[in-house]
Amino acid sequence: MPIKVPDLLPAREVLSEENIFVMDETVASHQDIRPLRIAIVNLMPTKITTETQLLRLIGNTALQVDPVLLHTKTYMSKNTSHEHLDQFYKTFEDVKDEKFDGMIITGAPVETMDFEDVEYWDELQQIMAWSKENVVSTLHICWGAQAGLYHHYGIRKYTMEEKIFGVFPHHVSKQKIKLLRGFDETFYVPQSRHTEVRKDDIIQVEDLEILSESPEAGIYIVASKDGKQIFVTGHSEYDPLTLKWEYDRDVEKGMDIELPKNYFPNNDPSQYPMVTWRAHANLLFSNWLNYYVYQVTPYEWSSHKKSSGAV
Ligand SMILES: CC(=O)SCCNC(=O)CCNC(=O)[C@H](O)C(C)(C)COP(=O)(O)OP(=O)(O)OC[C@H]1O[C@@H](n2cnc3c(N)ncnc32)[C@H](O)[C@@H]1OP(=O)(O)O
Ligand SMILES: N[C@@H](CCO)C(=O)O
Repeated sequence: MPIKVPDLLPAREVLSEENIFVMDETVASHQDIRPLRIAIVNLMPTKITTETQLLRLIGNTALQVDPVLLHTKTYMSKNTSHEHLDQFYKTFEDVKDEKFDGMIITGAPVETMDFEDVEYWDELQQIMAWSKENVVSTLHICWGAQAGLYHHYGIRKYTMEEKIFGVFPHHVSKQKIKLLRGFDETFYVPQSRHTEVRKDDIIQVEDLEILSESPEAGIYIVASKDGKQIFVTGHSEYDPLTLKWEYDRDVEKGMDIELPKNYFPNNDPSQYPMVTWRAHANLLFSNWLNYYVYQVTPYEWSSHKKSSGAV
């Protein structure tokens, strides 16, 4: 949350220079509070695991959040029960006349397919086009990020020779960005994918900024300059045991899979994994919710957008 300081206090300028969010009294006195409506487009087969992971992170802020879970209408998940979907999920069709403060589009295990071969691709494209007018900021995760970069900017994904699998050191590539406020210079993120987006393609697009990268895992966070679209290639939301679960699954299938890097103490899969990414996962989601959603969303959708007051 921002600190509210008198407009003329000297600390205001110093903290603002440090990228600390300082709100002046004038803006603070006009700020209203209401629950944030966040749509979660859950494309994962393991929907219950993913919704729990995401809710854990968006629940860890001072803001009240009203999540709306969405699944696709044009593709019915085989691994999540119909009862669960009927009870807790809606489809885009149900909500397309509504406005949302934020939206999260998850990953999906379809990264080795062409986008156009994914059964719900047309529906997802409709959702992404609609989000530009009806959502304040959308956070795209893993395949969701590749899909968003492709749909909005024509950026393609490339298959890698080896799966990027493990927990990798990442760094902040651009200073004084609200999304990365409070981040350490080096921080850790789980990555688990067979494909990548490339820096050479992203830097061609004037509207995009690369916010974070990893020497080993490549591009991590890209954002549109207006903050309406955030693309995150890693899985900061993963639980301590998610990579172990993926590893065990693939070993059981007889696949030739390497141990996840920087994960098991002494690379010993019988030991409990080292969790080195949780703090930054929480910070990423709370920064997004605060600076890209709450501070910029209108109190009433019919009114003009209020200024963030962020400095
Ligand atoms: C790159 C990223 O975004 S990483 C995020 C993805 N990671 C994960 O999903 C990890 C968890 N998932 C898994 O481990 C596996 O998908 C499992 C174990 C749940 C199921 O695997 P399999 O038994 O091989 O299932 P199968 O090959 O039939 O389909 C797997 C999923 O791929 C997706 N999929 C496959 N083909 C298509 C298609 N043509 N169109 C759309 N989705 C498809 C679906 O999501 C499907 O699961 P769902 O029907 O429950 O939604
Ligand atoms: N994280 C995924 C990658 C596949 O898209 C998995 O290992 O299931």
